[in-house]
Amino acid sequence: MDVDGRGSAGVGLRKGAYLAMESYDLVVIGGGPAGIQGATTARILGKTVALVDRHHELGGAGANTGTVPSKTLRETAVVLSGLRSRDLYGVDLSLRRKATVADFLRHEQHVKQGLNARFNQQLEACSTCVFFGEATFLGPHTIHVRGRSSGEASDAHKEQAALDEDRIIRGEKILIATGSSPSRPGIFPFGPGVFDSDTLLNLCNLPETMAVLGAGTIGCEYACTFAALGTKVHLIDGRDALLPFLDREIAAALVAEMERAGIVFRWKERATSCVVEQAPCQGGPGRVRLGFDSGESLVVEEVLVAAGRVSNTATLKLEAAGVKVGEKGLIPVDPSFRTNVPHIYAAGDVIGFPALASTSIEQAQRAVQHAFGRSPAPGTPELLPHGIWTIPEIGYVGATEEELVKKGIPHVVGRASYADNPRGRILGDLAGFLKLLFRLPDLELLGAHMIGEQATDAIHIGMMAMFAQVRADQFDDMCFNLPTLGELYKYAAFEAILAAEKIGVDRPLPVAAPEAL
Ligand SMILES: Cc1cc2nc3c(=O)[nH]c(=O)nc-3n(C[C@H](O)[C@H](O)[C@H](O)COP(=O)(O)OP(=O)(O)OC[C@H]3O[C@@H](n4cnc5c(N)ncnc54)[C@H](O)[C@@H]3O)c2cc1C
Ligand SMILES: NC(=O)c1ccc[n+]([C@@H]2O[C@H](COP(=O)([O-])OP(=O)(O)OC[C@H]3O[C@@H](n4cnc5c(N)ncnc54)[C@H](O)[C@@H]3O)[C@@H](O)[C@H]2O)c1
Repeated sequence: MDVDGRGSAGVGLRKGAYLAMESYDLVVIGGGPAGIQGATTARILGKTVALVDRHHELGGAGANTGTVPSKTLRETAVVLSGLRSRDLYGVDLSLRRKATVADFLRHEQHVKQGLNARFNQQLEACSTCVFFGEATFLGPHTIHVRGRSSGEASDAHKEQAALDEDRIIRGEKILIATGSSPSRPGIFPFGPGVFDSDTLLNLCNLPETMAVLGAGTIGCEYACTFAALGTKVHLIDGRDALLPFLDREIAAALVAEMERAGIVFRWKERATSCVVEQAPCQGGPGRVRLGFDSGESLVVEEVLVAAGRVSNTATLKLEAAGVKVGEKGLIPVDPSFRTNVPHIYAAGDVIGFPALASTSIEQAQRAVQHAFGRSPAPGTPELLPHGIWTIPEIGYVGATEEELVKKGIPHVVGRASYADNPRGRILGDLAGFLKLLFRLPDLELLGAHMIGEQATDAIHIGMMAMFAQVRADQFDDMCFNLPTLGELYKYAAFEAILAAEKIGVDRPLPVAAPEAL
């Protein structure tokens, strides 16, 4: 269908203009990072696109409840607590004034509003029709959008709801990008005092004590954020190791820093009961009692449950389209992100691991390119950087030392600490370090792991070096800006070269440097 065929009566979010327009080259279900990218990619390819989301704020978990809010709250906590300045001037500026929940949430709300507006503009600028409502399949090409005017609209949304009518739309191709939601184990009475990562933003006060159930990425990041604000945090997990996918040396350093921040770990504990004895903000702080399988109990003001996520597929009626669903509601896809129904694609959290905003965007772009006959490289790149916004933050790419040992790959390790690096000292981070793993005997970089300020950014040097199959001696031969954290790569590489020499492996012959322009 010709985009221009819609006329110039209005494009983008002015929904009334599109009632007659019911068939599209692509229908995208879900307006999170994957859906927005998928819609934009299709429009760049000149296709007509409708995007459906059940929330009026576009951006999904990426912008509204997950990636950006959690990182904004972390940044706010670091600033409000004075943590970043603690080692800078020899003066502890921490918690000079007790932060209120309004202080804590203000920046997050601004950032979110800015992003929501940007997404609307982005889709409007590329003439994507956006429909707000719950999408369900009626058949392999047809989708019912249940507008909010179907009876659920709150007063606040009445005007908008009048525009959100029920409609049926047809997609020649369809991209499912409905994301994931927090898993809600039945024992938890979610509401005031008991939150998940979606409802946490409804906090009415900053608790003195908090239990975080689940020491996965979400649990660890929020435990650090609240600990920075002065909350006494208990981090509880049924397992006995923190973030088992991390290089163990980095994980141990993180545990030490989290304990230093006052976080109490409770390993191998599973909650068996949770009772709200006093809801917070009803005449005082909350009082929630947790019972564990060990027989112990714990009373805290508030509980955050971060016990994993489930795919948003339960209400899609995928059976009407013939799309198969796997474990935990995940949609299986091929390397081009096609489901078992060839014209229906799926990308982002709804297909599972790695379930990151960054990878969701890449997947959706590849899926849509494939759908319209472009031939992108299939699959997600194997070399994925990971960032974890604990305090301190962690960045890593490639193999851990444990993986190399397990696979029997001979290697040497080089480390460089922030304390020995001028930029590290300027930042006041004396505990951070970079750990590089080089294969023997050729000294090619196989893994980079970093903990400390700005580690999630600085790890991209390691990623590009791994992509270009860079060796330790090449890091050593290059000139790095000073003072920077990038320089850590040079010193870690140098340490690895020395370690290799000690066991009789010579420094490789230099590679000719590229000529300067
Ligand atoms: C607390 C937290 C912190 C995170 N931090 C990071 C991070 O630092 N870095 C990172 O890369 N990733 C992070 N993530 C993960 C990241 O948020 C997700 O991987 C990403 O948002 C997935 O994008 P998506 O488009 O697949 O799905 P989502 O962002 O979940 O968007 C799905 C959209 O689909 C809509 N939808 C669902 N079902 C329907 C339906 N039936 N009809 C209509 N609309 C529907 C939803 O309303 C939603 O807008 C974090 C997640 C959380 C929860
Ligand atoms: N920086 C990032 O990239 C980032 C940050 C936050 C979230 N995310 C996304 O969110 C996902 C992580 O979500 P998550 O942390 O909720 O899940 P998770 O599965 O990573 O961790 C859940 C933890 O809860 C524990 N657990 C579950 N049930 C329990 C119980 N009854 N008692 C005790 N412990 C229990 C598990 O052992 C596990 O350690 C990631 O996969 C990623 O997609 C990414």
